[in-house]
Amino acid sequence: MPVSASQTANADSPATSASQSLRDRRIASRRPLVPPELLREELPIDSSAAATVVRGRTDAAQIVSGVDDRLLAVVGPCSVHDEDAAFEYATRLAPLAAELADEVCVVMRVYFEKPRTTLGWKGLINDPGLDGSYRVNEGLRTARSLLLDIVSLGLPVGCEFLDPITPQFIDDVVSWGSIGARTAHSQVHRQLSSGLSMPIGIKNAPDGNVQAAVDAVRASAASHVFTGVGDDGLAAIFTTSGNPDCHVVLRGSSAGPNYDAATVADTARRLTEAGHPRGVLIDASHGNSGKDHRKQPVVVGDLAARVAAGERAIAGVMLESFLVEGRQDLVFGQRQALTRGQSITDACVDWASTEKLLRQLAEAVRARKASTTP
Ligand SMILES: O=C[C@H](O)[C@H](O)COP(=O)(O)O
Ligand SMILES: C=C(OP(=O)(O)O)C(=O)O
Repeated sequence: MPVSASQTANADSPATSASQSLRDRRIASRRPLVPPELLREELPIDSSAAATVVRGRTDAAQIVSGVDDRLLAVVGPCSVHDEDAAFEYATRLAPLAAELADEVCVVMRVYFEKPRTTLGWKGLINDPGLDGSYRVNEGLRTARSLLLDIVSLGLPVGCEFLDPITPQFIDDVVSWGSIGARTAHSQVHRQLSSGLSMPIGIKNAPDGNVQAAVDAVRASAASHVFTGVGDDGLAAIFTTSGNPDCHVVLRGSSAGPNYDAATVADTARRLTEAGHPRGVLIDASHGNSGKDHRKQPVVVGDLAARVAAGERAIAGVMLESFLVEGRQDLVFGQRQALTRGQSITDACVDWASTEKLLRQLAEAVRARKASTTP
């Protein structure tokens, strides 16, 4: 009897069993992922929170393009590992952000995904239990819920996007995004930025290569076609229209800082020549402080003096800041031993310093405005 094409593809066919024995040789397990649409339905964004998201996006885009002469400040913990402590931080930051709003647009850094140099805890979405239990659906739910709570305070939030599927679960709540140093060269992340709905800050590469970030801004501004996961959780082919609001974040490198006036001006020139917004953000942490949180105030002090003196290409600052200064090591499975409000990834300045540094930046903007007001 003749055999139809569908019959030849059945599970018992020699071709299928050959394929099965060749595939998934290194997949240890597979679990279902909640569809993005379902999570958004379970944890919806209301109209007042949506207005905060839009305000943050518009402000960030206008500051980076120079239409708005304030500074953008992306401020918060290196990573969120305890949502209650992160929310307490947000309750302190929100009134300060409102008070300084004429000079500084404050966006809270709420990072759930950590790119690791080698190995380590990869963030709250990947492992919300901090114990290697990898309850990813719970991580996504906790992340979305925290973002909604923070935005409901009237405070816009910023996240790093690392996994290309994760944005589907949270991007409607995010006003500013980042592509990190380790992924600035990555085509996958440039494609992702081209379709994201908010301004994206792209870091210079870990070795200090700024052109990698400038190239990423250029690639992200273009349209791309690529595969991803849709609202229903099914794979799909996406065509993006390109993101005109991407910009460079200078974060220093293993060779030292790169927030000096010459590097900022050179980066702004490269961006302008390529037809992109010229505003540059400076990350006061990472390579610019040698990961020593006590040096972040030195970076901010230098930037504030330059802003006050009229330097225009500095569009904003990133601070790694939490309730308690410094950092601590996480021992997997022993979260109860952690000091509340202290980072388990990179070291942060504490709340008192954060408040001082934001006021210093606001003062610098007031001086810059005064010197340019006719
Ligand atoms: O911002 C956080 C860290 O610098 C980044 O995730 C790399 O961390 P690691 O070098 O400790 O892995
Ligand atoms: C990982 C980060 O920074 P970078 O990509 O600059 O190392 C970060 O800002 O959390």
